[in-house]
Amino acid sequence: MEVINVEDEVSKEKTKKNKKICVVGLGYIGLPTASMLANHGYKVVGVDIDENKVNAIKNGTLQIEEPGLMTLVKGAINSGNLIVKTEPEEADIFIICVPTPAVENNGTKKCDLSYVWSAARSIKPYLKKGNLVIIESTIPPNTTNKLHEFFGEGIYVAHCPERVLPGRILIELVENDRIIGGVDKKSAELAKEIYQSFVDGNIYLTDATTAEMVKLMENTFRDVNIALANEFAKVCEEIGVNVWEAIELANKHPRVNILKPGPGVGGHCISIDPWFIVEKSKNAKLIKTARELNDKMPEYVCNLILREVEGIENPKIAILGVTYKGNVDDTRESPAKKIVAMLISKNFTVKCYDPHAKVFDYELCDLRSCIENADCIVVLADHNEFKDFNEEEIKNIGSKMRTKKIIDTKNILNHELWEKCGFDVVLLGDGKRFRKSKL
Ligand SMILES: NC(=O)c1ccc[n+]([C@@H]2O[C@H](COP(=O)([O-])OP(=O)(O)OC[C@H]3O[C@@H](n4cnc5c(N)ncnc54)[C@H](O)[C@@H]3O)[C@@H](O)[C@H]2O)c1
Ligand SMILES: CC(=O)N[C@@H]1[C@@H](OP(=O)(O)OP(=O)(O)OC[C@H]2O[C@@H](n3ccc(=O)[nH]c3=O)[C@H](O)[C@@H]2O)O[C@H](CO)[C@@H](O)[C@@H]1O
Repeated sequence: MEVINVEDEVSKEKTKKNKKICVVGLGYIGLPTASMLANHGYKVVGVDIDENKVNAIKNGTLQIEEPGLMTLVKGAINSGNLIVKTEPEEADIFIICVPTPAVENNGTKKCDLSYVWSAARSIKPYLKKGNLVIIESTIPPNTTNKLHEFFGEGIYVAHCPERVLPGRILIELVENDRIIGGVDKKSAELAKEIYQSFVDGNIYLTDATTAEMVKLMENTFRDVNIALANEFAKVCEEIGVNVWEAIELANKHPRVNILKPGPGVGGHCISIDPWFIVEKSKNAKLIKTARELNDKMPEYVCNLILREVEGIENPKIAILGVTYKGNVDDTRESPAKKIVAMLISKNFTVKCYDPHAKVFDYELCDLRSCIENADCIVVLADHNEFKDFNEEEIKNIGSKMRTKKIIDTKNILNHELWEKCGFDVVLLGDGKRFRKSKL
């Protein structure tokens, strides 16, 4: 039987933890990752070019809302293991977590890799032979190999795509399985050592391009399936069926799991990552169609609003929820942006209220100013606060409106209660509304 020398193991663990890690980009992904590593004993230097962000982290006033993050960051800073600054410095391991948005590309979209390359250039002067660079940012296939060429011989490089779900980042950071793609076997193994320190899930090793593709396939799978749900919503409205009821019943089949329709797909991931496949392949036809279908949902919702306020002079629309989904503060690629822009272009008065969002392209106001004299409320994000409105609150909202109408694009409201309070409730995808014989 193999005898384990406990002292040896402890000292190996110590050597590992003596490694210094520089995390580049301290946003939704970089900050939790840097803090997690620091709380697990690594010396971590967190770097962000945004000085305001760095100062906010130092002062313990985070700009990101995520359950448990404040405690994790404070723990990391107070332990002395996490320092934050605006410039990289020498380290053993570098982790790149900068944005990868999509930009227009001859009628479609492609990945804007400028942040990744600028992060790569910023760390290059500090790289020494034997260092490991990990790319966590979501990137198109073959990007890691190009970065490896740029960093030069003797530098290990791996892609470790991040898979956490906003709203559950700290749980999933630990529990999710991870895929690590190395430019060679040693790179993947070195990266695995780092993630093993805090990941409870399995860690699977592969090559870098496969790892890049795996990440894009995961989000594309979801995008295509949401597109199907959105298409079902449109079809059901057309033929007089309530899509939500139909989906619930279809999902009673043991091998069917249809997702939910909605006002569109937003966020920094699902609404952009499938484009990184489209830019690389002429065969990505279904993927492109799904992306376009989801991108057109805001227009569909806008037309629904126009129909519901037809005949009302100078309609005022109250938007509830401008984030890309419920219970998060992120408004990147949010369907609400497009819907508000379209309504404004029709000369409608539009007011927006969101209990989570801090930053939005349009002015945010409190609930009262949002609904005052409004002709139609449109719910665009499934925040708990909206689900929880009680009878008294609904009556109060109704008493301040000009027309008591509400459009629920996420099917989160207690429709009977709103109707009891005098509201005309319109549900996205509910074709039964227009059918005389409802069961
Ligand atoms: N947000 C998510 O839920 C999520 C989940 C999985 C993967 N991802 C991927 O992770 C990456 C980062 O996403 P995010 O949501 O954390 O973005 P983010 O915008 O929240 O954070 C990125 C940070 O990088 C900083 N930055 C930009 N260029 C820099 C540079 N050259 N040097 C240092 N800092 C720089 C920005 O100031 C910003 O604070 C993206 O590729 C995204 O697709 C995101
Ligand atoms: C494969 C996967 O799970 N990936 C996750 C995803 O995180 P996300 O927060 O972007 O994902 P969602 O919660 O799906 O939201 C996206 C948009 O789709 C709308 N939506 C959702 C479900 C539905 O049935 N109908 C809808 O209309 C929703 O409102 C919102 O606008 O990408 C991250 C980064 O890569 C991953 O790390 C993370 O694992």
